[in-house]
Amino acid sequence: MLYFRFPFSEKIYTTDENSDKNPVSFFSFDQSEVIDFEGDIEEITIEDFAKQHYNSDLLSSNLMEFWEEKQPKYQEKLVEVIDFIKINDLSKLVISRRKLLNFNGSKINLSETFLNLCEAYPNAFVYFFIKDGKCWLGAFSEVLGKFNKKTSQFETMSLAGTIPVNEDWTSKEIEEQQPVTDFIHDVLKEFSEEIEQSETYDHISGNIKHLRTDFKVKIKAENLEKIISELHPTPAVCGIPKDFCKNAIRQFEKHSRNLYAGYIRVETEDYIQYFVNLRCAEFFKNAALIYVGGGITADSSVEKEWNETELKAEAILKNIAFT
Ligand SMILES: C=C(O[C@@H]1C=C(C(=O)O)C=C[C@H]1O)C(=O)O
Repeated sequence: MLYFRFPFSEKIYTTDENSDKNPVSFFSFDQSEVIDFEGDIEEITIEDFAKQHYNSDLLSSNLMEFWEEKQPKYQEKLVEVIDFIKINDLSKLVISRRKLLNFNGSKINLSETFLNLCEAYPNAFVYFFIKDGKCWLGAFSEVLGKFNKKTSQFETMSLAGTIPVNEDWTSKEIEEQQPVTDFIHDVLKEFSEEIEQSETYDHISGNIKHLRTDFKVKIKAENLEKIISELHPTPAVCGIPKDFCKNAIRQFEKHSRNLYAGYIRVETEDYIQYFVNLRCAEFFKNAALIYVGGGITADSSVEKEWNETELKAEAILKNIAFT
């Protein structure tokens, strides 16, 4: 089963599993895994949703012998990553880790956690699914693509750079977001002669903010999936050159990213939307793994990068409802 809520909406939707249509699909970061949800999208009232009482003890698998990357080890690795960035003259490389939340014998109310996330992040795409023994929840507002089927308008955004909401931008964040903007612009110009690009502005997400630039273009419907496959993974979650950075990520991260930093495709009557799957966690019977990362540059401070991942983990952690 799957439940989700669109940005700036109050409505919760599910898929009825009554046909072989796939209106919602989750793509893993490396695109080796796709999880499809079948049927038609239908609305469910908050009351009906809340009655379902999904708790973590319903989940079938336990997380076994998990080795968590703690602050000293993570920072040591980031020192190596910064050297690698300098040697290879990269503008940025996005590195992630998994933060462990051990339930210590308690249970999590997953339904309430989903509702808490909906309330805390009105601008986010929020989801919760349990399928084939897997359970994921996530809430974030980064859009990889929004295609209007009637007008063929395609929108996307460059979102990167992270600081606490009450701090001021430095050149580090500005230089971290610019390659994302340039990359997106370069991809879009292959598909459209006219690119509408906004000013760069603040995008607030809970306790932190990011730099954001919006893009609008007219495209041919038949190019949509090609554009998405060229955009993903953008340097907001990977780096450039794309394939070189994907390999570097595989080398530095000892875990699989699974669905983290992948994307979610949602098709409705009027739109096909693609949401970047960040601020997300995989839930087990006894624990959860929260996936968090950040763009590393030659100017990164390893301690600040650690703190950034801690702040990003808070997005999920502070909305978890214990029973
Ligand atoms: C990689 C993540 O977030 C992405 C990376 C950001 C950054 O490096 O500053 C900011 C927003 C997201 O595009 C994450 O949340 O794990």
